[in-house]
Amino acid sequence: MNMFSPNLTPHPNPKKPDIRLPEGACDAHCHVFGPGDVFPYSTSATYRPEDAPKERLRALHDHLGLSRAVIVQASCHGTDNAAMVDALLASDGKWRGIAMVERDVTPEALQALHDAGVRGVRFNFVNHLGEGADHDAVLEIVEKIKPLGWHIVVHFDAEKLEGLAPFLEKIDVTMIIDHMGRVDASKGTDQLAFRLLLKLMEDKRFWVKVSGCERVSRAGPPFHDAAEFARILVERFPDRVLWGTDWPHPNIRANMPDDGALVDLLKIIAPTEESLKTLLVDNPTRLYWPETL
Ligand SMILES: O=C(O)/C=C(\C=C(/O)C(=O)O)C(=O)O
Repeated sequence: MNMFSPNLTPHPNPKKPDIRLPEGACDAHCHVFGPGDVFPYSTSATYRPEDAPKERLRALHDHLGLSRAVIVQASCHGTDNAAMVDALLASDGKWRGIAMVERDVTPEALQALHDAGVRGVRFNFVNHLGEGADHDAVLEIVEKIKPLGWHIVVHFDAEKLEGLAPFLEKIDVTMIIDHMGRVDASKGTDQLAFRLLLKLMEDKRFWVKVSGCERVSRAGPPFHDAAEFARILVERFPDRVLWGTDWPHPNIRANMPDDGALVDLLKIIAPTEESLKTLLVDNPTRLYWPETL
């Protein structure tokens, strides 16, 4: 990946969603990037995004009707979580975080991240983001985060799932799969990767994010081909799904989504008031704000 290949700019003027989201609705997968002069990007990153600071994310959420969020560390900042932590500290507890950490991360550093609002660690196994996480390192980090009650988030290319599943099944913490396992919508819901995902989801350690319709779709906007995969996952596993905008949509090379239109897809993905509240409010609360239950 040419790190200077132009990423598309996030949609400058997203529509107001057609639907009013339930109180406490959470964007469970989004990012803050930079500003780069305050929070430098990783020199080993495979891409260099434009700045997407916490203030812009806050304004987007106000526009969409989202009041909580999970800020996911992205590889462009590597394991320097400072921009994400800065956003959490400015959120009055309304934002939680998922960090990326080194194998030798100390208990003290993890505790400091926890105190800031971090509740898990992310591992990338996506070709265009560089070398996949070392399995031994993952297992070492899992042992370190257990005392904090954290979970892990795994982000992988669909074709990797068959080889990755046996490794993941050895891990005894909650695991959240990003972007529906990045399946290719054009291969249909009977494709191997989606069947493997459904099978993995039978194990209650696994959750899945029904985010990334713009990444899963091959038909393009309004991404209804991808929304069908999300609808199936919500229908089958209503208590172990999360949704997010994935703003500012790094590495989207075409069809940058209108985030308001992504919210509108929830009419397909979670068509009842109950399923929408479970997806956007109850499930995020159980994972990220259990102290409020
Ligand atoms: O933001 C996402 O979830 C997707 C991408 C980027 C990352 O996950 C990252 O930089 O860590 C991608 O598909 O390039």
